[in-house]
Amino acid sequence: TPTFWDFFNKHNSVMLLINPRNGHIEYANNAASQFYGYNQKQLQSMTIQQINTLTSKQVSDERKLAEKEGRNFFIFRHQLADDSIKTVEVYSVPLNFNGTTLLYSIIRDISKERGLEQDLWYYQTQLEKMVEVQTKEIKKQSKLIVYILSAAVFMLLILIFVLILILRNVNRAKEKALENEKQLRLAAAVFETACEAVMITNINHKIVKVNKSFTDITGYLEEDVIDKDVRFYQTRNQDESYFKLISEALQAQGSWQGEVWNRRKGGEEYLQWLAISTMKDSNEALEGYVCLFSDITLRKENEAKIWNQANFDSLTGLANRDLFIEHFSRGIERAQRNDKHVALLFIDLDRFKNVNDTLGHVAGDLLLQQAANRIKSNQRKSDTVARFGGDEFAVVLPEITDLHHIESVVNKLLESLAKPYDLEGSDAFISASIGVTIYPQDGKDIQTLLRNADSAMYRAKEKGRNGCYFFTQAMDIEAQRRRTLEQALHQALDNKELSLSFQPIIDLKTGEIASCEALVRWCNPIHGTISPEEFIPLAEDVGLIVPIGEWVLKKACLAAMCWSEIDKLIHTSISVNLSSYQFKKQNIVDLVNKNLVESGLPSKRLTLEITEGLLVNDDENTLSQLQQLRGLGVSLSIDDFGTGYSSLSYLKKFPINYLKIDRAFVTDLAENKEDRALVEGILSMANSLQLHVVAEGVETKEQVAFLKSKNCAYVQGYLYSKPLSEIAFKQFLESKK
Ligand SMILES: Nc1nc2c(ncn2[C@@H]2O[C@@H]3COP(=O)(O)O[C@H]4[C@@H](O)[C@H](n5cnc6c(=O)[nH]c(N)nc65)O[C@@H]4COP(=O)(O)O[C@H]3[C@H]2O)c(=O)[nH]1
Repeated sequence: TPTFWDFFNKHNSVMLLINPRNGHIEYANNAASQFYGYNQKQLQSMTIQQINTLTSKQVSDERKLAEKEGRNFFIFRHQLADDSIKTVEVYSVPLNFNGTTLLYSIIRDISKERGLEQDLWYYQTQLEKMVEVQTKEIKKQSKLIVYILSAAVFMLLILIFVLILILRNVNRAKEKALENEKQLRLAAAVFETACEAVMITNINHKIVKVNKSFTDITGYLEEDVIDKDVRFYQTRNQDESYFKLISEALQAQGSWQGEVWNRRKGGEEYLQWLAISTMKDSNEALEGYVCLFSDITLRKENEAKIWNQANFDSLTGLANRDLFIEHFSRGIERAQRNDKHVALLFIDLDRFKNVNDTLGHVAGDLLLQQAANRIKSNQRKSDTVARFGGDEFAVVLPEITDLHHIESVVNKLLESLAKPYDLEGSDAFISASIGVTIYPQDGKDIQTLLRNADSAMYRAKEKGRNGCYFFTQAMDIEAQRRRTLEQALHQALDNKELSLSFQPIIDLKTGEIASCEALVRWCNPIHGTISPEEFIPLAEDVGLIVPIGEWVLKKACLAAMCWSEIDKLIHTSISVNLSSYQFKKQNIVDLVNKNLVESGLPSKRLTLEITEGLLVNDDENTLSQLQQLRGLGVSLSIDDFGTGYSSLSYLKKFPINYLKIDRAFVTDLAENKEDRALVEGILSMANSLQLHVVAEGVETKEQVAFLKSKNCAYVQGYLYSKPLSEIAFKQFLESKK
């Protein structure tokens, strides 16, 4: 049987056995010897690396490639003994030879197959080269044509571009024209369909165009107004100055807007909201005016209605709580600035519920309306009267300087609200309770003042209704006293509680009684003796000064006549105080005349004492009354001179005979240098005006000495006599006989 070696040596495939550790060729067959050109011996002394021309890296790359391609052979380049290089496929398997592993490699020459491929590649390369050369040639020849063509294309492109530009501009112009046309159409549509009236005038204010709404609002057709001056239909506040104001605004800002009263064609006046703008041409020159207006009469009326509903009580027409609080807070701010007081009167009708329950709600509403009118009629314009709901009312009296004013308002209110109410046939009698707080003493803020006024009102109710309660205790005591005194004073005359005292006035030169002053006295069984300084202002407040003053004058004239009976030689004259209120409330000349006639007292024995306050207003009526009184033959004396507005001018103007220096200046004559200077000044001034001076309140001899040294004609005071009753004064006169 043939062995491996027979097979190995005789096979005509090239075979090698190679040691994989060092590449040594252990055995080479005959075919190998013929292929490589080395004999077997030579081959078996060589390594495969001497035959394989590939580097070890190339060998490793080929191994990886074969593995990747799934080949069972490698492609190497083997060098033969004649130095020619063959491309070979090497098929290798490891075989064990007596314990040594050798690579059994069969080598196949594939150079010829590769050679064909290379020839093909050569011709292909040659062909490409030829093509390249040809192409280059063609390119060379066509370059010129290309240049010419490019230039033509370029020119064409420019032409297209220019054409596009022209086309675009034409389109734009077309679009603009269309847009302008659209705008004009729109403007025309807006002009015609606008709800607002549009009126266009030229620079001379002549109307050049109006729209339909203009006709709708004004009633004037276009032909009625074209070429007319814009002012032709204006009224009321559109005088020249108003027109000037608008012109100035148009000049300065180019526009004006505001409310304007105009007249419709039918004559009816309406309020329009007018907006005027100037129209200018492209050179900024004035072309005319565009006036837009709408009729806002109804809107204004509605706004006013809404405002009224929001701020006023619909039943009584008085302010509601919100408006009241607004006014109140403004009043407080003003009082704060001017250091004044603000009074809050909280009024609640007593037993109003009874009226509602017995007479029904209609009667109740009627009563509330009447009560509201009464409260309102008792207030000044600056006061705010409000209804808080139900039968609750409130009044704010702002900027109060004299706190007594509050009492007088409260008393008037109580009196007025207590009068019977005529509720369409049935009479209702109710009263009111009033709580009073005063800013700032009873609270610094509205809420506190309201709360305190409310609790004061409840106190008034507790005290028996038809009354008031001042939150401040001291004021409350005073107010209550004034109120009870006022009630008592109403009865004083009828109850014969008034009387007259007489205080002599002494002639300093002779030391004799020159005259006397009649002083009213009030003695009430409950309140005792009340000073005229307290009750005269009260009588003035409630108007009782008129009957009291009449009574005093009558009594004084009769008394003076009576004394002349005692001693015809004395002929004592009498001074009677007159309140300024009497001059306002009655015809004082008639009254004096009547009393002189009725008593028979010669007018020269009557002196009327008036206060500076009467003269200060420089009222022509007062002057006339005083002149008439002088015409009757009575004398006039200014009481309390120096305490008020002492002015030379009224002394010269009014027909005065006497000045009475107030006792405040006489009292401190000894100690007070300034008082001395003042009294001296009054005396010298009176002297130069030929007025007689009476010094009041003389209590000491020192005072007399000073007054005498300064030529004071008359004195009055406790040093000589206190005011005396009629009987005591009679005796005083008799003692001086
Ligand atoms: N301390 C002091 N007092 C003296 C002295 N001598 C007189 N008197 C008081 O000074 C007051 C003088 O009256 P008057 O200045 O007219 O001031 C009067 C007058 O303005 C007013 N009055 C009094 N009677 C009437 C009246 O019939 N009608 C009016 N309208 N006012 C009157 O009331 C004021 C106060 O009157 P009266 O209380 O009677 O007070 C009187 C008198 O009692 C004195 O030496 N020392």
